[in-house]
Amino acid sequence: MSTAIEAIGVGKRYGRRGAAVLEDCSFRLPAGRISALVGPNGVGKSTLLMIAAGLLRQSSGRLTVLGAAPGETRAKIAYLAQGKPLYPQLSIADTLRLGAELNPGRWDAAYAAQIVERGSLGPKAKVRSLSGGQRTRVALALALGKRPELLLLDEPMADLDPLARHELMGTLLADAAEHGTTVLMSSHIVAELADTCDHLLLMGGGRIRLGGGIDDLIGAHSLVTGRGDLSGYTVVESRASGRGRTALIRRDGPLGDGWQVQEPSLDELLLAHLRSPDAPPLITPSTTAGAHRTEVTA
Ligand SMILES: Nc1ncnc2c1ncn2[C@@H]1O[C@H](COP(=O)(O)OP(=O)(O)OP(=O)(O)O)[C@@H](O)[C@H]1O
Repeated sequence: MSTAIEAIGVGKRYGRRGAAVLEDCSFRLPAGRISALVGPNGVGKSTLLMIAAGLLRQSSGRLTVLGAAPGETRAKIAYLAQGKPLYPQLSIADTLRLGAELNPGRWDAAYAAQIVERGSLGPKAKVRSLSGGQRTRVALALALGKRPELLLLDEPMADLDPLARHELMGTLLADAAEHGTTVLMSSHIVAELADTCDHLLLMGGGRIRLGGGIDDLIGAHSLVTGRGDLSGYTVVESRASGRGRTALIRRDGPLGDGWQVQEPSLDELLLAHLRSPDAPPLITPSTTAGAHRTEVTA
């Protein structure tokens, strides 16, 4: 399985004396996955996406995108920033024309136009006259029209209505399935991620704390309720409940009697890890940096 992004010991400080935003951040994102990038506000998700997009340089460590330094692969990457920057004075048609000019040889005009049309947007409408969600649609058309191999999206769903979100995420899924596009998108909307993503990177303390296929990560945990001894297990979170306690644990081995065991939902898995920033990290083998590596350039 080829690699879309590989980070090895990546660190980032803004300014010489700034606090470390990323610290020894290591992971591998296999190609073709639709991965959620999750974590609390200010943890460094945008910073990591900008480094992968080649717009910001890490302070230490190595990061490769599609096998090369991010700046060298820019033609194959589309990045959609949080603020969805577009030229307000341009019309939608002009914006898409700009996309064609900036991406010679790659631009899929019919596809970009289709994404815009599905939002009932007229090509003559000026970008400045669009709502936040409509702007997102145009920005996504610009990103997808490039037919990127890697799509980096910073909170793409925040201002979309539920129908538009569903439709555009469906487009992303179909695109990834048909063309093998790798998608890495930051989001706080966990319910939507469960339907869209098959891979997860959870950030905390400047690094990846949970990384892997969502099914594998869920399968590595149990939600247990009852009374008894959990001292032999890795307990991510434990809370008192009416029937003793409820805990999210790693499946380190068989549990004794007295525990009711359930598979956690993605929501339960994420919330438990977000509430327990000191829980030991878990990065599955396919997401471990270096494990599948053949060559890394600086
Ligand atoms: N240009 C900058 N100069 C100095 N500090 C910055 C700069 N950009 C980001 N930071 C700091 O880096 C940290 C990480 O910011 P970043 O935007 O990457 O977080 P995030 O996880 O994307 O947050 P959110 O979920 O709120 O969007 C924050 O503490 C932020 O204040």
